Formats: sequence, C-alpha cells, structure tokens
Amino acid sequence: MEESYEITIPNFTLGKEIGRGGMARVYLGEQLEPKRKVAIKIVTPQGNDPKILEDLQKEGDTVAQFSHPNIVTVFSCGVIESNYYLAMEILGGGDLAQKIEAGITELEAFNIMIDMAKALEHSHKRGTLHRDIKPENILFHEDGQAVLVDFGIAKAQNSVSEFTRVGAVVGTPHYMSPERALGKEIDERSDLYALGVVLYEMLMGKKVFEGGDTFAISYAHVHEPVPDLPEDKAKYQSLLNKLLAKNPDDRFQTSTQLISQLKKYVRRLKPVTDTTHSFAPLQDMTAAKKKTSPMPFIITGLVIVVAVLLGTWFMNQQNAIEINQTTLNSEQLLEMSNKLGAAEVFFKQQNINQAEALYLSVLTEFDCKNEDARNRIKILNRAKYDQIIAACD
Ligand SMILES: Nc1ncnc2c1ncn2[C@@H]1O[C@H](COP(=O)(O)OP(=O)(O)OP(=O)(O)O)[C@@H](O)[C@H]1O
Repeated sequence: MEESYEITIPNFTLGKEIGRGGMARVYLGEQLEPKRKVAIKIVTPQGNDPKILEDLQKEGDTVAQFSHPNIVTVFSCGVIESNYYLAMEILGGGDLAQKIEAGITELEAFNIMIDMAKALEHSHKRGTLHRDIKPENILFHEDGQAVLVDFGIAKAQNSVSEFTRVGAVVGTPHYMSPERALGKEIDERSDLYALGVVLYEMLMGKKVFEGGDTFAISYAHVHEPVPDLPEDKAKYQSLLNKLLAKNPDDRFQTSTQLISQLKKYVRRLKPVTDTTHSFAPLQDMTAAKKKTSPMPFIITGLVIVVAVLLGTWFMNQQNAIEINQTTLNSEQLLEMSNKLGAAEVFFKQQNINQAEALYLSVLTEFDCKNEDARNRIKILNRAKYDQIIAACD
C-alpha cells in the first residue's frame, strides 16, 4: 500500500522508494541532464514550516560545495511545493548500523574511523559541524568505502545554536556530547565525541550509554565514566577515553590530530590476522533488512531539565533537606515519573550517585511520600532517608 509521491522535480524522475527517515523519504531516481542515476531525498517538514525549508536549502547548498570522497556528493537541491529535495549519489552498500549488527573487524572499524575523521576534517575546515554523527548516517559504496551523509541538521559553525533558535535539541541522545546535552556552545570537538561513541559501538556491538529515556542517556553522557573495555580490547581504552572525555579540552582538538592517531592503530592492526570477529561480507549487509532510521529525538527543554537536576543535586549535598509539599500538576507528575524511570535505570546499573540524586529530587521536589523513591533512598543513603521522613511526616 505504498503511496506514490506526487511531486515533480524539474530535470529528475522519481523511481522506487529505498528508505525512510523521520521527516524524509529516499528514492532511486534519474537525473535527465546530464543523465545519471541518483538517490533523491525528499523532506516534508511538519506544517511545511518555511523556516525549516529555508534552513534545509542553506544546508544543502553548504554540502553541495563539499568535494570529498567520504562525504556524500550532492548534485542538486531545492524546494518544490513545500518539500525539500536533495539529489545525491547512490550509496548501495548499506549503513554502519547494519554492519555493526552483522559483525565488524577491528581493522575495518579503524578504517571507517579514519574515513569519517577525514570527512569531518573537510567539513570542519569549512566551518560546518555535522551534529548528527551516528551509524545510520554512515553509508557505504558497494566497494565498501564509507561516506558521511545527512548534514540535515548541520549548521554553519558561527550561526545561532539550535538550542537558542528553537528551544529544542535535534539529534539522538546516544551520540550527544556532554556539552551539547547541557546546552553549551559546541564546536568540532562535539562531532569528534560522537565519533568516539561510534567507535565504542563498533568495538563492542552496543551503545556506550543506554538508558530508559532520553534524559537518562543524556545524563550518563554528562556524568558517567567511560566504561572499561574488556581485556582483549583494553589497548583501545586510552584512545576511547580521549575521544569520550567529558571536557572538550581533554579530547582530540581537531580531526587532523585524530587521524594521525588512528593511522598508528591501523598500522599495528594491519599485519595481524584478526580472528576475534567474524566479518560478514558486504552482500550480506545489503541483503539485510533495512531498518529505517528512527525519527530524530526532539528533546525539548532537556537543557533546563539537566540544569535543574544538577542544581538540585548540588543543593541537596550542601543544605538541609527541604521538602516541597504542594499538590502536583500533571506536568510535574510527568516529570516526576520520568525521574523515577531514569533513577531506576541508574540504580540497576549500580550508578549509585546518579540514582540517589534522582530519588532525592523526587522526594524533595515532588512527593516525599513516594514509596519507590523512599525504598531506594533507604538503601542508598539512610541518613538522608531519616531526614526526609522527619521533614515529611
Ligand atoms: N544516498 C543514498 N543512497 C542510498 N540510500 C540512502 C541515501 N541516503 C539515504 N539513504 C537511506 O534512506 C533512508 C532514510 O534516509 P535518512 O536517514 O537520511 O532520512 P532522515 O529523515 O534524514 O533520517 P533521520 O530520521 O535519521 O534524520 C536511510 O535508510 C538511508 O540509509
């Protein structure tokens, strides 16, 4: 029951749909002059927002000026009938999420890292951040070469940050740098952090921080230490720690620095026959079911939530317990339930400080009688529990 797309793009014909994202569909197509096969992405913003269309157009123009083997080649872009279209080269080798699922060698992971660092070096030198580095945005040519796509939320580096512009963050929280989660100004080091998260995923086959919701994941990026790699991968720990440092000053400062470091690893890996992973050939990747990329998370007010939470936590450390006993409205109830969810995730992961901070926040700011939070705080911090009981009952 595939609906056909009713838009006509001058100089292009649309063929079959090959993928879908949050606001976008991607089709095979043909450019008529000069004749060539292309992939055409059509984005239909909610409410046909002219500002979003204008931003997409600017971003398409920016990417079209890039000329790099590891950045998708854009042939044409524009706005037609409130839709934005982008005609680009076809990347028929699947995406990195599929590769990770199928299994990937360490050598291959490092080669992909170099390709992506080179792509970022090119765009950063031209003042553009990617801002949405994730495995779904790393596609492959059929010969296996990695290509960075979807500068869909890229912004010129000196333009207004997406926080101040719309009061929301666009992008998945799994690859979000700490400074970004906290709503601070970001620079190229934030893209390099995201690339570090991708490296962890390639090495371990799972995300560096998981959580019940966007908040819990972002909170982990801000506070959680980088997990220890298993013994057989411990040789990559220092690299990973540097990529995922909480403070951007402790990371690689430029893609160029990262590339030279990665090359050393590749040199060491090359002569070794890697038997730790089974590598699925590319045909298997392309045959694998294509997961459509999930709609980007829109994290409204995340910055405020994290800031409020941190503030509350520090105050709780310093001051005597103060309890809010007012009746909660529905928004506050929702916020409390989000905090309880995140706290439970941290508790199960034995992230005691984070769990304690969240449970205390629930008891002091929302509901000092909340049974779940009381039971946990009783285990985590008996003194605080007694204080809360005394202040509440
Ligand atoms: N040039 C291309 N060649 C082949 N497939 C492509 C190409 N560009 C995108 N795709 C595929 O089309 C699908 C949707 O694209 P894309 O993820 O860019 O949409 P999106 O809405 O921007 O995604 P997101 O929700 O992550 O922002 C994906 O499966 C992607 O792999």
